[in-house]
Amino acid sequence: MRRYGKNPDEDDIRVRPNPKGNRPRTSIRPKHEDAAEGMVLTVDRGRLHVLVGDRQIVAMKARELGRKSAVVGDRVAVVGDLSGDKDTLARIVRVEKRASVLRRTADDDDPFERVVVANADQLAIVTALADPEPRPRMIDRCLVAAYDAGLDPLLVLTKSDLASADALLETYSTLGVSYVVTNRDDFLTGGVDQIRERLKGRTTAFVGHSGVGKTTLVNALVERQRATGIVNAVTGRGRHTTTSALALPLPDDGGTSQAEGSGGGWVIDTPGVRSFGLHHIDPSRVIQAFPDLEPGTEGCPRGCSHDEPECALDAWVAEGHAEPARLDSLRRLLATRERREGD
Ligand SMILES: Nc1nc2c(ncn2[C@@H]2O[C@H](COP(=O)(O)OP(=O)(O)OP(=O)(O)O)[C@@H](O)[C@H]2O)c(=O)[nH]1
Ligand SMILES: [Zn+2]
Repeated sequence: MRRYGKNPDEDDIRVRPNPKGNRPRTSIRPKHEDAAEGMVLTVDRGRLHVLVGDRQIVAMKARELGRKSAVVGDRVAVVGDLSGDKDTLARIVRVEKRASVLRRTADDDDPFERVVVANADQLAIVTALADPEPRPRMIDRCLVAAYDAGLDPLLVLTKSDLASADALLETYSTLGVSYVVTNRDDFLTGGVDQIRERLKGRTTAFVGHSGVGKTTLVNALVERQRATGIVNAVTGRGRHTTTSALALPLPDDGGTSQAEGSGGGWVIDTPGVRSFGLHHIDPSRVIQAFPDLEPGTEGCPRGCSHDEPECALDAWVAEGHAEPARLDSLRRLLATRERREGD
């Protein structure tokens, strides 16, 4: 980092001899009108793998981006060698505005948050019904992270051949969370269609603890892509051992041209993201996922935790505007911001 000087951002303005005047070079730099648009598929040892059209290229961040990062799911503008040939390196000169960011902190006490995935619109929370036992608090924490980021949560309950989903589904029925239940036979018969239906045309980030069957599921979903070689440059040689997320295109209805724009949707696998630190969570954003309760917070004191005697939500529910169970669920979710042993 030293070679960038004390403040890496200062490096953006480089003054160079210029025959037409003496203005800083940055102001006359072409605006990269010829740049190609792409999407970041994964990051591998500091190199970004970007899908441009149906070609996967390797790129690095241009200096002019300064500290701004590009993460998986980002739409970026790239210049330079876009051939995708071995040992070529393009440059990312722009990161487009993100529709969403999924962040995580390593821990609640850790003030450093990292953007894990950009532009996802759904969060698949993969939980086994047994082996390993489901952990509702972990699910709750993932739900809070999804609501905070503005993503629709999707509960994916695996291994229903080992245990019933009824109890968990009962717990989450109040929240109205979408869900799918899968079992071993789904994979044997290739029948992952019910989940495919939920993923169609969407960008879904998958999270889950080790052993819940996330890899089995993701592999079944993107099987055809591996066969056609789209993502092989990164994944095919078993090289993808980093903790970076990995975006995989889903086939569209015709089963062809799965890469370009991926009308079929995207699966974003997030190895190493098992749960979320909720350090950065803003309760008011979580409450937006409860449109029946949100108007009731108008009478709350400023900065209300919504779990204190002055909270206006108790009266709101007592007046019959919303179900008591909904308020209980909201409070349960907000309470998960306090990390406990075993989270
Ligand atoms: N009984 C049963 N076992 C399953 C099912 N899905 C996956 N498994 C098994 O569960 C184990 C863990 O599956 P993985 O797909 O590796 O789980 P993972 O969540 O990716 O775990 P890591 O690879 O450790 O991150 C494997 O032995 C799978 O064969 C299922 O629906 N039913
Ligand atoms: Zn309140």
